[in-house]
Amino acid sequence: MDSYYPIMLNISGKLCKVIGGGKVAERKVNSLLECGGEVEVISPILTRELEKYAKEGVISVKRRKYVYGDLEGSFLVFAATNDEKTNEECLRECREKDILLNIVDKPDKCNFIVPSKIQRGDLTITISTNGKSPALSKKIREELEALYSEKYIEYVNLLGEIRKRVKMEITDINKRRDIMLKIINSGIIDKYIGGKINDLKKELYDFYKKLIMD
Ligand SMILES: C[C@@]1(CC(=O)O)c2cc3[nH]c(cc4nc(cc5[nH]c(cc(n2)[C@H]1CCC(=O)O)[C@@](C)(CC(=O)O)[C@@H]5CCC(=O)O)C(CC(=O)O)=C4CCC(=O)O)c(CCC(=O)O)c3CC(=O)O
Ligand SMILES: NC(=O)C1=CN([C@@H]2O[C@H](COP(=O)(O)OP(=O)(O)OC[C@H]3O[C@@H](n4cnc5c(N)ncnc54)[C@H](O)[C@@H]3O)[C@@H](O)[C@H]2O)C=CC1
Repeated sequence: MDSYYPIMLNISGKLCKVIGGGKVAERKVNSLLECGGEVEVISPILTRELEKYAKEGVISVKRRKYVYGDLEGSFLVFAATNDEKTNEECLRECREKDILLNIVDKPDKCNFIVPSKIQRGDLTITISTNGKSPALSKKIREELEALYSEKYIEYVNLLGEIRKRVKMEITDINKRRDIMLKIINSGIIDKYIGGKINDLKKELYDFYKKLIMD
């Protein structure tokens, strides 16, 4: 099979349906809520956490088995039941209606799969093995989580600010690229993480000012 094409999807306010209410469905629901999806779960039984979401009105629920037609109007769907036949029926409906579908037990039939994810503010790091080993994706996520700490939230915000300024102040695109690379390779973030400097913003801006004076 060809490799999956990785993209970042905007699901904010979009109707996302999850068929099944078990542990795997719960994980997928959480990932949808984190990104602002409007979630509906269709399942006779729900996990405790999904029950809580339903009670709080965080998700809507149809407390019954899937029937053809349930997926109408969905932006994307997770078929996350433990019943192969139901998951196959979801596949048929999604194919007919051109809806994005992930089937949790049939990677080769999905038109998208979910990677492991690290979120640090605007920094997103995702890992996938094309479905070969989700456990490896998880292990690599845990390793990278230690490397890219919460401090990257502030760092990426500051880089965004500085980049805006560079775009305004420097007209030559090659010079702009050179400046951004020098900032990123300056070692400032490592010093900040190592506790050798306290004011990340000041260090980055001072470094930038020095660069444009040279
Ligand atoms: C294809 C894919 C479809 C999809 O779900 O999108 C898929 C499929 C399957 N996973 C299975 C099992 C496990 N999945 C996990 C965990 C995760 N699975 C996730 C994604 C994906 N899983 C997609 C490919 C991702 C990639 O490309 O690497 C993660 C990354 C994201 C998420 O789910 O949100 C999340 C980790 C999140 C994190 O913590 O970072 C664990 C580990 C654990 O539970 O501790 C196990 C048990 C150990 C193992 O089997 O590896 C089985 C059953 C196999 C069987 O029957 O034995 C199938 C079905 C099959 O393969 O047939
Ligand atoms: N993609 C992934 O990351 C993983 C996938 N899996 C696969 O995912 C499947 C589900 O795993 P779990 O969540 O642990 O199962 P589970 O047994 O905890 O939950 C199954 C859920 O499906 C619901 N369900 C069953 N028939 C239904 C129907 N006709 N309509 C609507 N809902 C229905 C049940 O009410 C229950 O809530 C497993 O069969 C396994 O093959 C397992 C681990 C990880």
